[in-house]
Amino acid sequence: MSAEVINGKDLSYELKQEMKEEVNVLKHKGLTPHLTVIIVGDNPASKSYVRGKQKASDEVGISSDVIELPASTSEEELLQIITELNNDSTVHGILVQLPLPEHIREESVIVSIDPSKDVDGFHPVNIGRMMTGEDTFLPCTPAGIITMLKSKNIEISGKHAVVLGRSNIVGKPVGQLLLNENATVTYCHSRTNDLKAFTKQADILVVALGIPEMINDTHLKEGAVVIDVGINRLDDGSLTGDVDFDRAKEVTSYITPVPRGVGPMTITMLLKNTIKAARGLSGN
Ligand SMILES: Nc1nc(=O)c2c([nH]1)NC[C@@H]1CN(c3ccc(C(=O)N[C@@H](CCC(=O)O)C(=O)O)cc3)C=[N+]21
Repeated sequence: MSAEVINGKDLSYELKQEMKEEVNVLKHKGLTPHLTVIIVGDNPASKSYVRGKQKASDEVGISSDVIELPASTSEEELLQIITELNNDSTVHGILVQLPLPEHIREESVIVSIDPSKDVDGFHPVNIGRMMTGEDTFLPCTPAGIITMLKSKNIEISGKHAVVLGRSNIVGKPVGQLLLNENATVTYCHSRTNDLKAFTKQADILVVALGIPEMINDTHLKEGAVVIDVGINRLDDGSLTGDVDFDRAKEVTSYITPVPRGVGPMTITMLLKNTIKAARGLSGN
């Protein structure tokens, strides 16, 4: 079997064309969606992701600004800035780039964001709404994965979805969204015994482990759908996923590449959430 590649960059391009029109309609009503990104410290990878978010916002007509804070910023100072943004009706979406410096507690920052502006979908209120299947801001990477599957009309209902990884931002929520779509979901992680026994059963395998090219053809069932969430920078500067793409694609029916897979979809879902946030506030 030779796999069909699900290109997240091309799908993002299509979705952005649609969003551009939606934003235009809102602008004609006098509403320009606005995203504020906060970045603390100068992690080069974080800076490059934030540039990607700004560029994509520009492309669809969302206005954005970035608040750059020194690594020495205290938690109290950061929370004060978030409070001001919560109270600023011209700001529809607030995103605090992760990871944060060690001395700032991530959980206290996340809960300080007004859930109606939480375009990352990380606030416990929004996680709760996602679990009960209510309309809310879905976390961007998991929402991007579901959108990729749906774009190819891949059946989720009744399938065995195996999720490798249990982070709060990818593994746990993607399993929940797959469950909401009526998949049978298994979570595996670093303490799982006999990983292969599980991956071999997967109709849909989501790999979010953070280990370069850890998964290959020997882990897979013939015809499986493989979603690679890994973004690993190698010594030569190139990017690779958690899946050995060339080997895996020999047995899969669909597979996502790295780069140009899940990464661009994450940003596209952020734009979608920002438009939703702007609409929510104005009642449009
Ligand atoms: N509050 C918060 N929200 C996030 O959504 C968030 C975050 N913090 N911290 C870091 C991670 C990582 N992330 C990526 C987004 C896009 C690509 C992306 O577009 N990648 C391109 C390649 C980009 C390149 O060449 O470096 C691709 O895969 O094709 C990757 C990673 C969002 N994150």
